[in-house]
Amino acid sequence: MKIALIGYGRMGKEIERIAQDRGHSIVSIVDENNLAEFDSPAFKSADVAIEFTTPASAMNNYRKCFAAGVPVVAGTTGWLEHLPEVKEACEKNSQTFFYASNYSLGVNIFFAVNKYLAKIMNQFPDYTVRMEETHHIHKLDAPSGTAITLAEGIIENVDRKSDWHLEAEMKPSDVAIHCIREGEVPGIHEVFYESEADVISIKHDSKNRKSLALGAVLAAEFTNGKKGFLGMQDMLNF
Ligand SMILES: NC(=O)C1=CN([C@@H]2O[C@H](COP(=O)(O)OP(=O)(O)OC[C@H]3O[C@@H](n4cnc5c(N)ncnc54)[C@H](OP(=O)(O)O)[C@@H]3O)[C@@H](O)[C@H]2O)C=CC1
Ligand SMILES: O=C(O)C1=N[C@H](C(=O)O)C[C@H](O)C1
Repeated sequence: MKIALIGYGRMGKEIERIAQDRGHSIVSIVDENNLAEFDSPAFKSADVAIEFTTPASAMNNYRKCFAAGVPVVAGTTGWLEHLPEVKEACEKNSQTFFYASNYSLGVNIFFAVNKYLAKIMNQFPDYTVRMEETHHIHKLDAPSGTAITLAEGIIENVDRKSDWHLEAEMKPSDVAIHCIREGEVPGIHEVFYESEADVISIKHDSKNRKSLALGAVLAAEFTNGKKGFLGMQDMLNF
């Protein structure tokens, strides 16, 4: 496939390596310093654009892709207030948009385990539930997109929880999320259920960004010939 990269930071560079290993060509790279690239014939010729930039710039980048008719695989987190606009572009203008808060296979298995555990814990109100996420110091958004997806999986299944909040702001009906920023940590997520008797916890710890980047390239391959709003549940068979 002909791939355009939007964002050439930690993820953009890892994706470039994996895409080339899988036989794809990187035909265009858009970064903060060369936004004119969006108007280039090379960008417009791409089969798909893979976007990992910043929460503040993501939506404008998606608008540029829609204008050029280039399908998008979106990895940036922290922009979800614009989701209705993206979904409308898919429904009304037949755009193609794939989003995952986390492209790693391991985390998507963890999402399924989280929902399964939440279904069980719904029967046991003596347990409180809280979450912790740790990332590198460069991360701009908090909580992480992955933590939000985990919280949504809990809220869907645990009747006594109706929303999530950062720890300092929480009500009893909220899932509390504690965010830690330290060093170069690629990403750790942990969910805790605690009663007077014990603590049950599940944890995912990313060793590096390879699985995240591979997932994004697999998603780009998956979008080929498809229209609409897509996600990991469409690509994975569980
Ligand atoms: N969904 C998932 O699986 C994952 C999501 N992420 C998310 O992806 C995003 C990027 O992460 P990461 O690669 O680590 O971040 P980096 O900071 O390493 O890279 C971001 C890149 O985007 C560039 N950029 C900034 N503004 C623009 C713009 N307006 N247009 C084009 N490019 C721009 C930056 O350029 P410059 O350096 O010049 O400012 C930089 O090269 C984050 O939101 C992160 O949370 C990360 C990992 C996995
Ligand atoms: O910023 C990161 O690095 C990551 N961001 C994603 C998120 O916000 O969940 C995915 C992963 O945890 C790495």
